[in-house]
Amino acid sequence: MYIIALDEGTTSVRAILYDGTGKAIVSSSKPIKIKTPRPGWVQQDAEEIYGKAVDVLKELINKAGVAARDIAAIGIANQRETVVVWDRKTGMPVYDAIVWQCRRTADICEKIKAEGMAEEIFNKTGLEVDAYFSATKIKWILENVPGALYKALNGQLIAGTIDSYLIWKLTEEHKHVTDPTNASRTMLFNIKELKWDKDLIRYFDIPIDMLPEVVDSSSKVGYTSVLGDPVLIGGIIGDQQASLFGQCCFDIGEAKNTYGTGSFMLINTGDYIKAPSGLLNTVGWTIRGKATYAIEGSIFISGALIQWLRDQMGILKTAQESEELALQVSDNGGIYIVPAFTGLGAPYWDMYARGLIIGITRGTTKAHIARAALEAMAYQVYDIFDMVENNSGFAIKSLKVDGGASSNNFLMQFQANILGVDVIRPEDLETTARGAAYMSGLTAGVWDMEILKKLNKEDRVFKPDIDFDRARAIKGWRRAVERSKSWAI
Ligand SMILES: Nc1ncnc2c1ncn2[C@@H]1O[C@H](COP(=O)(O)OP(=O)(O)O)[C@@H](O)[C@H]1O
Ligand SMILES: O=P(O)(O)OC[C@H](O)CO
Repeated sequence: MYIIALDEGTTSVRAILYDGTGKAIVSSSKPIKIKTPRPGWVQQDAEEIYGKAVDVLKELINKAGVAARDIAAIGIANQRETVVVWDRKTGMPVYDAIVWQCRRTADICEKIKAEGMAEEIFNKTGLEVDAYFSATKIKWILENVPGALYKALNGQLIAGTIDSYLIWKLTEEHKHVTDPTNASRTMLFNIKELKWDKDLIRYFDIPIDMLPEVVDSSSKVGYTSVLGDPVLIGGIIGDQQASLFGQCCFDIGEAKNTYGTGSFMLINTGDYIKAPSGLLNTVGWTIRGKATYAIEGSIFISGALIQWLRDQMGILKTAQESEELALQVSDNGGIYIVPAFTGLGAPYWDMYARGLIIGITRGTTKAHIARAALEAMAYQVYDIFDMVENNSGFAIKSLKVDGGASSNNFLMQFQANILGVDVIRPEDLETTARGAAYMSGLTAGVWDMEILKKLNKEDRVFKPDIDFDRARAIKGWRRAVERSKSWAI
């Protein structure tokens, strides 16, 4: 029997087929277009996302030469916070999916803070008030798309994160569900009670029956017939929690960081909900009604900085070249880059910070810039690590890494030097998909938690260099961050 992971990320949708030993056998992927109609606005065509999700699923089983009846279950991992509002009868979205990166609701967030709601929201949902999360995006659609509010009040519209929308479309009976990892990113979900919070839903003026039913991350969600015979959808999990699970961070204090477009560090906190100020509490996963919680530090721009140097600045030909360039110089030459392109996320939460490159002299070369960019990706992770170490009571003994940019050896070594702990890279960097596969494999009875721990293989451990002057490096970074803050006010 096989397991399929469907990983719907911000830039692409991928499907991966795993055998019973956890080996990834075949994969298929398609890019998803990103629209930026105004500065700070980010949206996607939800129907394109669904269409391409079905395409990659079909392509996957054709490539592998397997049939739907050979698949024990499909697990879904998805970009989180991104919302769709669609017609309960026809499935037609009333507007594009508003993507997690979109800043259009920054003013709504300011109003929420001015109304003194931030503390109640943090206590109930574990989240900082920021345009990143779903609630203000749903509110924006209802208030700005002609006729949407009227239809929503009449029960014609429903809403959900990408997992909900995909499952509604994939299942014949149009199941309207989500799981607590996705719900915990909406700003409408009480993470202690594991229920939608009626007071917050009322506060945001969202009709409660628009929201999906919340089921366990590992559960028999429904069946899809898009591949022919019905296949069980056995797992739903937000992509960053999926990578925590896929890295088998099952014990308290185990942590992972994903270096993709953005960067997301999650630390397993077991039953505890106690993020230090500036970090988020989030649901890691739920299995048989029991939640495992996590502290999360969300960084908006990570590998996207390398993309920017390549595509917009022309400093790099490829992302990989950043490593060669960084190694051509013995240090950053005093250059620091703060990639606050869309403000700063954790632990600063400054919607008005903007990017900077500082310390430039006549001697600055593109090698220094490339090196400073990679270092910035690591410093941002350090900020979260430091907050957890000093303010949460949890100790992080090592960091598991994944995501496209974790293939960069310079970055990984610098990360180990800055954190002062081992950085562990697995052989398979697609841990998000792996987490979704593991979740649905548990539901289908293919694996149990003990077996899962044996399926992962390490590629390389990066050990901290004891001669590295951490204090000096971090001091420069901190000064640079201070200068980037509140720039766009
Ligand atoms: N060798 C590399 N060094 C640095 N950054 C890299 C490298 N390879 C890829 N990246 C960056 O990683 C990101 C792609 O990672 P991926 O995990 O596929 O992202 P996502 O899932 O967020 O789309 C891109 O932003 C790219 O610039
Ligand atoms: O699409 P990714 O993999 O960059 O992940 C996006 C996150 O889920 C946003 O919170």
